[in-house]
Amino acid sequence: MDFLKKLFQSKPRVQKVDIGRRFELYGRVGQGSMSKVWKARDSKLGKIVALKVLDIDKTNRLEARFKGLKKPTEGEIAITLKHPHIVKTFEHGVTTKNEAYLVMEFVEGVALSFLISAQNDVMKKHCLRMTIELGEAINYFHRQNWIHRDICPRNILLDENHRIKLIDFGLVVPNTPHFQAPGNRTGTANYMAPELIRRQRTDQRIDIFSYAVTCFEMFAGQLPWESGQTLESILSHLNSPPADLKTYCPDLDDRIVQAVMKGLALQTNDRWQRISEMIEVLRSVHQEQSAKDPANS
Ligand SMILES: Nc1ncnc2c1ncn2[C@@H]1O[C@H](COP(=O)(O)OP(=O)(O)OP(=O)(O)O)[C@@H](O)[C@H]1O
Repeated sequence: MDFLKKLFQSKPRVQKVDIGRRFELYGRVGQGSMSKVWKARDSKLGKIVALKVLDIDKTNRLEARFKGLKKPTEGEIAITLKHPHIVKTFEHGVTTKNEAYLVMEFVEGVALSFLISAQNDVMKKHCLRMTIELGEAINYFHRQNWIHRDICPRNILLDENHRIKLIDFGLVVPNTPHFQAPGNRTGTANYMAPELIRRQRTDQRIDIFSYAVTCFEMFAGQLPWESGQTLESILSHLNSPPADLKTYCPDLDDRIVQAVMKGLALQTNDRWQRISEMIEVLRSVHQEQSAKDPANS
């Protein structure tokens, strides 16, 4: 009887995928810290895809932090996400070498970090629209009750039409009390909210902070605080107020400046409480500007 119970309780067997047989690998497109990503032709789906194969040891170390909490895997989360500004995941599973893999739409374009350092015409012309698209992606994500925990320009791609695609769900956790409890610092140092660096309780407002740092950088080409090498140095300058966006961008609409600066509030209660409130401000300015100058949207 017990044997039968166990048999039916066990997870269904997963068909493991032989990467070499199924995919023609064209070349590595990115060196993530947790994975390898290739541009590849998928013989099963019959198209070009991005294939992400996760490092076993690093993934196990990360998942060990959440032992007993039933945290969904990156693949399980990614496959549920359906939004025009979030990269599409077609499939996830395990390779014959026991590595977790994701098959995604291939985004032909550049990372936002590249455009920020270039500060070229595309960036200047479409900056507001891009901040709104990114905000909408995060808003969707929050409505699905997740915390991303690594919003930063490295994890945002722009496709060939300069449309935002949010990638990388490796650090995502559910927005529930267990996962909000004080714990490890994860994410990208210069974009981390003070409460995360201080190992206090965290919630979706850490993504709002990281989003505001990203928006500041998109408009100004600079971070709101001096870039730090260590979390301790970042924490020490987080005790001082951020630079004023207006000083870098004197012509930027005041409502945008105020919206971004409120997202950077060091105290969670002074920050936007929901990302939808922040993007509403950006969207109304954008609508006004597009009505005046349709070419600049
Ligand atoms: N769908 C995609 N289309 C095109 N390029 C992609 C795609 N997904 C990822 N990449 C490229 O691969 C790089 C690494 O991807 P990703 O950030 O998901 O990996 P990671 O190991 O979790 O990285 P890290 O933890 O260092 O941020 C990206 O910076 C990007 O250049």
